[in-house]
Amino acid sequence: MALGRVIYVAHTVCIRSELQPMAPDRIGSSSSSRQRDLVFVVNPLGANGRTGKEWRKLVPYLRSRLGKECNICESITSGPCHAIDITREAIREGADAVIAVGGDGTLHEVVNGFFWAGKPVVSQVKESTHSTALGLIPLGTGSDFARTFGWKNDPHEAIERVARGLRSMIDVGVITGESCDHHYFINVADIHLSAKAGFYASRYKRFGNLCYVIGALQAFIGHQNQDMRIRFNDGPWETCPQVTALCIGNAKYFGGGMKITPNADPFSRNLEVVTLQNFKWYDFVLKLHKLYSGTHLSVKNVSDRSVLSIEVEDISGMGGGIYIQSDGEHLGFLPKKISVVPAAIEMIL
Ligand SMILES: Nc1ncnc2c1ncn2[C@@H]1O[C@H](COP(=O)(O)OP(=O)(O)OP(=O)(O)O)[C@@H](O)[C@H]1O
Repeated sequence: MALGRVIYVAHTVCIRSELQPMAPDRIGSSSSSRQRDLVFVVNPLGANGRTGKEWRKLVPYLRSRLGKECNICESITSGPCHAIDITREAIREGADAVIAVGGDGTLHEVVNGFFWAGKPVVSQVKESTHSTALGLIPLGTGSDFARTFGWKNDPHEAIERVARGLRSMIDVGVITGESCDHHYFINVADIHLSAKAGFYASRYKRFGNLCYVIGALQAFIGHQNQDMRIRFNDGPWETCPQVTALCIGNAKYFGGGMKITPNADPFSRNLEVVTLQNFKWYDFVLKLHKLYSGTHLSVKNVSDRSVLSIEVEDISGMGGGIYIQSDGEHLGFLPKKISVVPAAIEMIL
């Protein structure tokens, strides 16, 4: 998307600045003086419509802060999964960064847009010497991924990060199932009760963070802990009895601020697996504060380990009834294999 080239990203509007003397090159490692192409992928309906409103207020500031150095391209999503296509196209067109504007769901789709058929999407621009970075302006309901970095839902702070342009290679997780499709996540993937709670919570986003409480209460109805077959790092299969929830973290938080995988680190080149077994409803009432503070690893029936991969099968006889979600998005049911993809994406930090 260098100057003079046409951008074919659907619904993308590029707010190009007047030609001006170049500012110092802060975004990316290239020393060329060309303007950077930043594609902002905006979910107008994130956080029950707040994302769209905040974004409209933000655009004038964004132009004044970055417009001299960068071509600012705005791409408004038209529905679920659109952010994936926008991202793929932007990368192929040689964008310097694709920046998700919204919640974890939008970030999740943008991350999936960095891949195609199990491989990274690459620029088709012949002269391109840079890779496309991932950025985030957190403006969602939960915005859980941002919490690992201590980022708030503060768009001005996020724009400063983009302006500063520090980048680092970050891990992602990949989930494969019987269909052999590859599905990527950047935050937390989780199985059984929490995934079911997330599935229901997505229906109540209009209530803000309360949606997670409502979702959890609904998921408890008829919930049963289940035996599962698990294997770590392609090792031997073992039975894990009475699993309540299995959480696989690349980062630390889910469910609107629960520090579920407190030792996860997206730069560690592995994933943290936290297993809750044999929990009853009253265990959640008594131990909820520990789940929020991340001090639950010492609680009875909670275990924790660091892995490269984990494979999980349903042996409950529930016939496809055990939910899995990734980054708060419903992904279907077991069996699934979840693996780390080390240093998969360059992220603006
Ligand atoms: N134009 C659109 N219309 C309807 N849904 C959309 C649109 N664009 C994106 N989506 C969907 O909205 C869902 C939620 O978006 P997002 O994650 O940004 O907000 P949120 O749910 O409020 O925040 P969080 O996930 O952090 O709690 C995503 O799963 C995405 O597929």
